[in-house]
Amino acid sequence: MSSSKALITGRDITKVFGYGKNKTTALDDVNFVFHEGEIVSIVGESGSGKTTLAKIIMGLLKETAGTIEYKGKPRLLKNHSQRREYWKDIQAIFQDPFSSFNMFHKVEKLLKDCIRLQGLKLSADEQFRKMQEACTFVNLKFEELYNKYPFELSGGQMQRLMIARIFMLHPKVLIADEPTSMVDACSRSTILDMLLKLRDENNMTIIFITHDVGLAYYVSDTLYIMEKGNVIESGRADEIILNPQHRYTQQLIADVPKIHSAWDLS
Ligand SMILES: Nc1ncnc2c1ncn2[C@@H]1O[C@H](COP(=O)(O)OP(=O)(O)OP(=O)(O)O)[C@@H](O)[C@H]1O
Repeated sequence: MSSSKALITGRDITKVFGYGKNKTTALDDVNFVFHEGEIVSIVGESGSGKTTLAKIIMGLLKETAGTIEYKGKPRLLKNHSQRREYWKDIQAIFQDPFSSFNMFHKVEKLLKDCIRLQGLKLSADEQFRKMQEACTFVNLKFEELYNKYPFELSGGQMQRLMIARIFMLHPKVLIADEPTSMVDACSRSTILDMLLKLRDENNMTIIFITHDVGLAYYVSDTLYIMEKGNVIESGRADEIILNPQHRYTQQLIADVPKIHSAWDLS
């Protein structure tokens, strides 16, 4: 992936929450380079700083120190139009789909908003076809869902709907924070395959946030392993999994249950 263009670069990103006794350093001088079309996983245990990093990349949280470059220039989010431009390119899907949708808007409105966000002027027929196509991509039937509110859908249907929105928006970067947490193993691999297909079709950069190193290995080109606010190891997924250098990474890999060996539950 290093041969493709650098898209987002983070230099010495630090994030401190609180003051004095209540101070938490969630990120401590974190560096990264994500390339066009690359699938990156940020892996670490709970509290290692993954979500904080994702929010800073999204521009939802301000870093305490450090700089982020987007397409080779410092990322500026000072005014409404700079934020609007950036958010056209970067989208996120979160672990909890319930918090991602406006529960008072029906499915049809949620999907129509994607058309509006792109500034497309389409006839009613064209809009219908676009929404139908996006739902078909994620194995949902628009005709059955358009009149429903998000809370009338199952968790898995909502997660699919989130991916349908990504299909319509064509972002350059997708941050996916545990996007398969609410679905069974079978739907999980379908959802991951959908995201991989989107990458192939749009050369999208995908940043997965996960504590599951097995999943990260399955989907990623590159891994960043985080522990206590630091990136302790990064590089090609296969190289890290086959030859982990850091003790913490070795432990994460050792903790992945092996289906054919006996589990010690004592
Ligand atoms: N708004 C906040 N105020 C204070 N501390 C925070 C805040 N957000 C996160 N933290 C702290 O920063 C550290 C990193 O949290 P973060 O949510 O980024 O970890 P994570 O790796 O995403 O964990 P998880 O996998 O459980 O979501 C934790 O110690 C957390 O308690």
